Amino acid sequence: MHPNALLELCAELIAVVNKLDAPADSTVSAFFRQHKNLGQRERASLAETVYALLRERVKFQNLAQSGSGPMPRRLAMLAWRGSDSFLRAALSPMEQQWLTQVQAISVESLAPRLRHNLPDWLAEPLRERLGEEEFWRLAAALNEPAPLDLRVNTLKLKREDAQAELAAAGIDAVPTPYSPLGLRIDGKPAINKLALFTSGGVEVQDEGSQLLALLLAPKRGEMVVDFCAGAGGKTLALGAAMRNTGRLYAFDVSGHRLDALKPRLARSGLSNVYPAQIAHERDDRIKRLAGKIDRVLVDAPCSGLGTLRRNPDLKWRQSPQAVTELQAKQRAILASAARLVKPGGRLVYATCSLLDAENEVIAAEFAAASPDFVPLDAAEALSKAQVERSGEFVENGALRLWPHRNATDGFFAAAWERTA
Ligand SMILES: C[S@@+](CC[C@H](N)C(=O)[O-])C[C@H]1O[C@@H](n2cnc3c(N)ncnc32)[C@H](O)[C@@H]1O
Repeated sequence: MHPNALLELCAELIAVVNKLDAPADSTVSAFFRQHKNLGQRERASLAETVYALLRERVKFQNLAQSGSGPMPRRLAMLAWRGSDSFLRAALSPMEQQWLTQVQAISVESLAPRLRHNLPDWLAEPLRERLGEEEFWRLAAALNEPAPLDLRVNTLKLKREDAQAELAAAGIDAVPTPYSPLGLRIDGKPAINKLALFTSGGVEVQDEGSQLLALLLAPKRGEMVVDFCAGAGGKTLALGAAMRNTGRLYAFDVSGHRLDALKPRLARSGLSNVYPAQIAHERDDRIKRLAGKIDRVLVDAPCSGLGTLRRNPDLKWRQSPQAVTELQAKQRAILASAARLVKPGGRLVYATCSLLDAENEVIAAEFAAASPDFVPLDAAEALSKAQVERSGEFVENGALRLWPHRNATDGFFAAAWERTA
């Protein structure tokens, strides 16, 4: 495609994504479905440019003020992540000159907001929690793309065998530092065509998510509930940990998300999973299972701010009001899910949020209202599950993973045992 035609398409896509009224990944996919003629490289240039813009949106929008012509085109020029010579071939002499001038501006000279690219309502609590120096390390890590983590399905093969199969396909993978089930790949090779993937030998799953399933640590033959199973990333890890025995209920209010679990279940070889759509957290199905379940995972709906490396649009699409609404849901879901746990059973509350408000605050409220649940030390529980170096991410007994500290998405998890 002619460079200017591609730049114009990029501007068109930016104009839609930048309205922030839908998740960026679905807007980008829909755009590609409408433009079937785009090649692989062209798609990659457009997608990476859009994500670069979303990561540093404050900076780019500020720098773009000085130019002329339509704003989406200026943003496309500034955030462009395809080849530089290709971009230059699309520009008028005036645009060339403007871009050179703007690119010469030193980032250090810019105001803090233009360097961290976080909304104030989010930057403030993070800065307060981490301190100035660490806050900047987090901000930098959030603006880096995430690596590709895989979880090996140990029902099918060992981690070292999966690593060898990847190597044979020319893909370098290294064991993840904490999860005994994980492999990490730099870049984004297409793994979904490999027999290793299509036969259910590996699933794409951030190391942090793997650790949540390891913290629940379900055993052979147990009754287990994944209360907010969604498309089942953690369900699959739990089912494999149970060695395909016992009964694992995968509940969610979204039938659409549970549908996405089905092909993954088919690949995984699991037959101990029972997906069920529930109307809400007090559904009759939940009432019938009260006090009968060995282990319950609440992977609660949350702001998702721990996944900003993958979903940078969330920092612009979330708001303090949304977080307050999510807290109400988190409280209600945790309280209902806790009723399922039998005496001696384990409950895990988890989110992929960075905010105390959705994490420690919810866990502390639950603990205060639930004297029959005693906190479990996550470091101890994880070391029993063969997780190494958990001291690097357990704070006050709870799991707290950060992109800049642990190279995972941001996660929180607290665990309790029911005494009576
Ligand atoms: C963080 S996502 C789950 C991700 C999933 N566990 C995974 O590993 O792929 C939270 C899920 O909670 C579901 N949810 C929202 N409200 C719920 C409720 N009241 N009861 C059960 N699930 C709910 C959402 O539909 C969403 O799929």
